[in-house]
Amino acid sequence: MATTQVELASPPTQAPALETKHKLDYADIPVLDFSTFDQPGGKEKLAAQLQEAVELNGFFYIVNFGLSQDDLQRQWLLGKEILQLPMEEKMKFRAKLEDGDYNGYRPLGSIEQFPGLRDNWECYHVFKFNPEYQKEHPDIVKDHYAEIEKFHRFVHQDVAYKVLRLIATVLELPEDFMVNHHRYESSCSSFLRYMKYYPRTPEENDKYKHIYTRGHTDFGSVTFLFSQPIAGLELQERDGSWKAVRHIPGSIVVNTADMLHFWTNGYLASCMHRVVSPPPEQAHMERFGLIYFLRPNDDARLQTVDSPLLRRLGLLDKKEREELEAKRNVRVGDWVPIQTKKNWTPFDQQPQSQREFQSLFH
Ligand SMILES: O=C(O)CCC(=O)C(=O)O
Ligand SMILES: [Fe+2]
Repeated sequence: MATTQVELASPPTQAPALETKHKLDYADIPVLDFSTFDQPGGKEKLAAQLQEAVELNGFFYIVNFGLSQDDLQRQWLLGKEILQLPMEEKMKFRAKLEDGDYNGYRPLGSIEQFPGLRDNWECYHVFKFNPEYQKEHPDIVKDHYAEIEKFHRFVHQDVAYKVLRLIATVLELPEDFMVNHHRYESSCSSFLRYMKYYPRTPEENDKYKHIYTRGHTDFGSVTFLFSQPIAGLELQERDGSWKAVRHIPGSIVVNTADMLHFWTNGYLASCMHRVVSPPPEQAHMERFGLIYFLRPNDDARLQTVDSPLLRRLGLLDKKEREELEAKRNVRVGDWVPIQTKKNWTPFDQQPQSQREFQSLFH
């Protein structure tokens, strides 16, 4: 059995790394307090905040979403333990990346970031706990399977469903419209990612232009990134400038992604974002990530939804809609592997701009 250096059954004692004191140029991102969700008028207020967020950059924070610091810390520690397994052990569980399948281990250096230069991150992905996604896992995952399932389901069925209900409210659609396209029990490639970036030397950082992950859009519907103290995440404002995303302890940084962009004909923004090397006092540190990527049911299609709001905004314009429908009459289940496989192509064939990321034919 894999050795567990941190006994996850006991309360975590490890102090989290401190937020950077470095003065970064931070983006303005609304904070949604989910403890108000079920209060009178709470949902409406949160929907208004979400609307403000999507009209800015499509990024917002959620706080008080119902998981304790201890729940979160255990997930961080688990991710650390999984990714510190020996490489040959992790490789036994490698995802079938060439088939566009992300379920399992995604090795360090899988992406050619610049010509001849590979990325500095690795991750372990856990798909949904439905029978069709079950596979072999390292002992450390198996030993904590019930706990991971609880976390996974909570993020999807509690946190994400709430966000989807707010999105439906903004679009003036029936409250469960979006939830029905993202049912946990249906087939879809939503997954939990435990991630680790390895620090680079100052010389390497210069060579890589300080890029840990190049600018990209996420291709699911919504991304839930558990905030962590090592800086580096940046979003691109509509004027093209890059702004840092501040760490808010205990929050989730949420961004709407390509599928919602398609469904709303661009109203729900899929914002370009990237990861750069952390500021000097954090540059030598490993940077861990805990992210839930939400994706719609495989059978969903990418056409614009008939929302009263979009109609009023002229985003259901007939000519445009017909053209889009023809282009986007593709199943999500077919689209996801195509997008996943783009990651493994040589540098000069990879999408660069937002348009290229979202192109069905790139
Ligand atoms: O690590 C981060 O802060 C962001 C990662 C990211 O954007 C992604 O994995 O899609
Ligand atoms: Fe991303």
